[in-house]
Amino acid sequence: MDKLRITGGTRLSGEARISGAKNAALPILCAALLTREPMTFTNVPRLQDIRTLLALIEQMGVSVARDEADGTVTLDAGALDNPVAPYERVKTMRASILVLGPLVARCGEARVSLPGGCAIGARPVDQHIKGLQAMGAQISVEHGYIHAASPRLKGARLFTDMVTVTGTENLMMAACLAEGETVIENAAREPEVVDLANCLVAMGARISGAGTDVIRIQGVDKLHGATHRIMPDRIETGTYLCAAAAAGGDIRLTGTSSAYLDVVIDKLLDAGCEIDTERDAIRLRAPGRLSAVSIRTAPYPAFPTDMQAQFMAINCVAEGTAIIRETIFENRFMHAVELQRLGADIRIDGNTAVVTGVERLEGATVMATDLRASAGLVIAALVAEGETTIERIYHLDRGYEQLEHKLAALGARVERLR
Ligand SMILES: CC(=O)N[C@H]1[C@@H](OP(=O)(O)OP(=O)(O)OC[C@H]2O[C@@H](n3ccc(=O)[nH]c3=O)[C@H](O)[C@@H]2O)O[C@H](CO)[C@@H](O)[C@@H]1O
Ligand SMILES: C=C(OP(=O)(O)O)C(=O)O
Repeated sequence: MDKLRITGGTRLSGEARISGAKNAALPILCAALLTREPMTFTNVPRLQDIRTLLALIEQMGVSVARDEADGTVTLDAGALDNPVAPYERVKTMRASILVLGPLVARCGEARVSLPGGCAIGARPVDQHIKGLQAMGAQISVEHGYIHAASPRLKGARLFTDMVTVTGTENLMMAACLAEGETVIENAAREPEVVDLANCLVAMGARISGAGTDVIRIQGVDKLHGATHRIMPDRIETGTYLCAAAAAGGDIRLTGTSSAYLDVVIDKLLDAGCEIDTERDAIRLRAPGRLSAVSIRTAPYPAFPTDMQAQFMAINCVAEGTAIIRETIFENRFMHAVELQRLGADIRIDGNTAVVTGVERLEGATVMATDLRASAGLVIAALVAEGETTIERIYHLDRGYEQLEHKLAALGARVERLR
């Protein structure tokens, strides 16, 4: 299993290019299942999660062509004949559930393994199922598989119990081919939902309200092929901003935008960073020492849970005490124990962490427990004195394209041990 060895204490400087967003690319690639015509996607990140999803849909009978060098993927679901997502593939990636809506809408049936619980929480998919049932799908869950069938879904008024990102995406995709109008209330407003809606509209879908909490979809008989460019990854962007904030330095991130990062940038300004935004680049200059910043995670446009671990890391070395509240996932503090191994002062009480900044962290061996927890450990390792070895970095490979190369280009001392 690969590990990452980081020698801390180097300031970061220079430029790094941000990749396409994992959490936009995953649903958008699934949208290709909704049409018989070829779809072309650009700016698709080279990530393990993307490879997993492409392998999953390829075994359904979809033809997959990929140019890893330029990030283009062409999918042709004209011959899709196996609307099944087997456990072996779903278990490594929860976002596989995003094939459910498109498959039942286009094929009239689907058999999709229930994604298991994962490190950050139980993450059930009851809202996805409830929404499809309200649209007329017959659904049973047997032997760990969701069986869904419906000759044609019917538009309906849907209301999810909580804001769910992939739930909104699944139901929005299904509704595109349903008969009549679907209204999704309490919809997720995440920018990735909007990017998906833009792709669906380019395919001929009739959607309004994406980006608000009420999305209306007028079903159409069929969708056609289109080309879509995946939006930049706002979480990858935020992660590099945090890395430079913590390690010190002056970096410029290109191929990205501050448009969806208001709350993250606001917190970094509060922490004492200087930030300049351009149309498609962001520059950050770190202060001598960061000030502690408290955060509370909540659905967009509030502070993203996918940036919580990175902010815990920067608070570990900031001046003062920060309160971190995690309101989305019930078990998303596993990085705290690992950060303590580096010398951090963190107290956990339920969904609240109290982080008091220390003057210095010290390198140690730590274990990555999930994707963003790993990112938090990388940030702490960049600051820690001496060497830190991060084990189980397959979590990082799920969501960060060429992490060690991008960090090395910014001057970090980092190497992958195979
Ligand atoms: C591929 C992708 O886009 N992943 C993101 C997506 O995950 P994902 O879409 O899985 O997360 P959700 O927005 O669905 O989860 C929000 C909360 O709702 C709960 N819930 C959700 C659905 C459901 O049917 N029942 C239920 O109880 C979840 O357990 C969680 O507590 O949004 C999360 C919250 O911003 C991010 O951390 C993930 O990076
Ligand atoms: C939790 C995440 O991803 P996923 O929903 O794919 O597990 C994430 O991107 O931080």
